[in-house]
Amino acid sequence: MEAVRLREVSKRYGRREILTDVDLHLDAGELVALIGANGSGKSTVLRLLVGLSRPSAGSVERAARVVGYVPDVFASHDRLSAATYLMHIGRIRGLSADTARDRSHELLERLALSGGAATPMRKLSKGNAQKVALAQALLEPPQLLVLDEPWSGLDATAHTTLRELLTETAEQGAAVAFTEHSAETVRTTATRVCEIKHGRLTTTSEQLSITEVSLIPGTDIDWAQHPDVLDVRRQNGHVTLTLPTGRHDAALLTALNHGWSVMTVRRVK
Ligand SMILES: Nc1ncnc2c1ncn2[C@@H]1O[C@H](COP(=O)(O)OP(=O)(O)OP(=O)(O)O)[C@@H](O)[C@H]1O
Repeated sequence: MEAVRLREVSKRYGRREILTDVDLHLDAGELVALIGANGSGKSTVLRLLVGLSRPSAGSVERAARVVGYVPDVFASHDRLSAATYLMHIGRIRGLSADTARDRSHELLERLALSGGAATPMRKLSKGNAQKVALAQALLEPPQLLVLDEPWSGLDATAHTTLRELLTETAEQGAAVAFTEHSAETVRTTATRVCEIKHGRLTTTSEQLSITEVSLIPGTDIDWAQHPDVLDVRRQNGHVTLTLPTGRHDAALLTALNHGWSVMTVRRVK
């Protein structure tokens, strides 16, 4: 399913054209990295995707109903605590008070917000404020998730957690787009990389994300007949399956139902 499409979009600020004839579509399940030099127009593309900015020419077609957005600067001058702020955002998004509370709690726990969910947000460090910014975008599972340099300010543990959260969100059917300057983070997270240069956007790489699952066999399964399995290797009594990321759950379930044990699940490219 296509979540959003920019069609021949140009963007001008005054007489300066920042983007020229940009075509970009984001499909459910994709993790698209937007790369480019400072000032090349990455944030501008993200704002166009979520509808915070309008094109000077061309059109934006957005099918996604629930949109999560993490801006490059999250102004947290608030006296509200993270917990209260997220509760309000959840209620505005139409969640019940219980769901908003549970979901905020779960996300802040997972991102390991330190300083306390009850601390006024203006007292949070940059990294902790960024965790609140991420939590608000994920409160209601989005169909389109757009993040502007979301790793900035995060410590190593939260860095990994964020990558997992984005991958899970895409696996649950969202289209995810983000900007990021670290080539390593882009390489390990994105399924497609688009570069903006001189106002034009090009796809520089498209990579199928692959998961390898190592198993100890139980009763017989003909993995070659399994619709999602791309490759089967047998070594030292173990079986390693190669599957598209996001499609390994069904294979794991089949394995467990046949008395197999899971040794490792590893995302590779
Ligand atoms: N509201 C605005 N009014 C005028 N110029 C703007 C506005 N917003 C952005 N620009 C200009 O548009 C260009 C692209 O900005 P944008 O923030 O999209 O770049 P970026 O690629 O995200 O940069 P960075 O990597 O530094 O975050 C810049 O030259 C910027 O100064």
